[in-house]
Amino acid sequence: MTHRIAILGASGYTGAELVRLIATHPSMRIVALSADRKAGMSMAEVFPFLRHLDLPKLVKIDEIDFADVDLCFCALPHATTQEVIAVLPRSLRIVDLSADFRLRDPAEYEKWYGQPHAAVEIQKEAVYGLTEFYRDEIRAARLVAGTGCNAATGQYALRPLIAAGVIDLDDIVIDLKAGVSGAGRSLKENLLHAELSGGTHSYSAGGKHRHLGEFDQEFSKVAGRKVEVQFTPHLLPMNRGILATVYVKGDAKIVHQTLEKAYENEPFLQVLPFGSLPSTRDIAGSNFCHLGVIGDRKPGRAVVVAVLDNLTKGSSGQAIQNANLMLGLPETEGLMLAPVFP
Ligand SMILES: NC(=O)C1=CN([C@@H]2O[C@H](COP(=O)(O)OP(=O)(O)OC[C@H]3O[C@@H](n4cnc5c(N)ncnc54)[C@H](OP(=O)(O)O)[C@@H]3O)[C@@H](O)[C@H]2O)C=CC1
Ligand SMILES: CC(=O)N[C@@H](CCC(=O)OP(=O)(O)O)C(=O)O
Repeated sequence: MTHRIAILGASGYTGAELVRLIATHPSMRIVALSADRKAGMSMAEVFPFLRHLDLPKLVKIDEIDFADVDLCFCALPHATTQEVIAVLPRSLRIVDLSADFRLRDPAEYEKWYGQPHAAVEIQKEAVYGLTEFYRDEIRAARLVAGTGCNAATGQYALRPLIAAGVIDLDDIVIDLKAGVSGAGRSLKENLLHAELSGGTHSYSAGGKHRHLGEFDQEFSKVAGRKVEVQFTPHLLPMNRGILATVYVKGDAKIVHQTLEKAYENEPFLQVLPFGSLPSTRDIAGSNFCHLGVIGDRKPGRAVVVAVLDNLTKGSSGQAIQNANLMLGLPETEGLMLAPVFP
């Protein structure tokens, strides 16, 4: 059976990545694609790399007949998303990639996103989209809220360690490097080549990054008590990829064993041998997350490094993995693409 798919925000980076992946998915067929300023254009005009595909034209959202859609991916900016989803048919299955439905507590949403949530009732039914930890809920969900890409990377490194009680919960530092596609396609001054290439800088430092809302929510839930990590992201002059270096207090060998055990049956989460650390070069364009652990010269301290591609495992690949579960398909269907190397 082929499922009919709509993608809202198809002219953005995650929208294009959804199209790239779904184009070879055996059980999904794209029937509608939306854009805002680029409505009326073809995908080939917006993205020449997709010109070999026979795709519907980009239209405004209100031109889509959702009666002909089985599942909708929503790849729109924050805030816009909650307005759009509020007027879609209540029966439509949705995988949202934005931040609008990730935080359970509306007060936390307001704290991190600076405005009250406008669709609190819908937020209540959303399931957090970190697939490996929410499978059963995702299978039964109508609305799945994809995670932040930085938030996914940090959680893959830490969730099993917090759950197993093998690290000090009050001494966790996430130092993260992110590629520029994570910021989306719209023009921003600090993303101009002249201001980005040849250098790197931190942003949202000092406990201000919005993904701390997700870390707080999820880590505290796993630990059964409040957990607050230190987190500083940095923007790197690369297109895709995230690398998180996570500093923890705990026995490095036990940390490694705990991750290996937790992920031994996870097709997309690959734990490297003890002492090997991963590179963003090995996961580009794929739905894999690689993790490595090494000890420190200071006894009792360990370093965990996690890498993933923000546009695949960090957003669009994760979204398809979740959609597969919602549609009763094999979880890995359409997603076992090898990374692009070099
Ligand atoms: N980039 C990433 O790595 C990740 C992104 N996300 C989230 O996914 C969502 C999409 O991100 P990304 O693809 O990077 O964003 P882009 O900025 O690249 O694309 C945004 C898309 O939304 C459309 N759009 C913008 N404003 C409106 C509007 N008012 N009404 C209807 N459509 C609109 C744009 O259309 P047009 O081009 O015509 O203006 C475009 O198709 C965001 O919420 C983002 O935070 C989540 C995880 C990772
Ligand atoms: C490089 C960069 O700017 N990355 C974005 C994260 C992208 C992401 O995960 O998206 P959401 O905005 O949906 O949370 C950031 O750090 O804000």
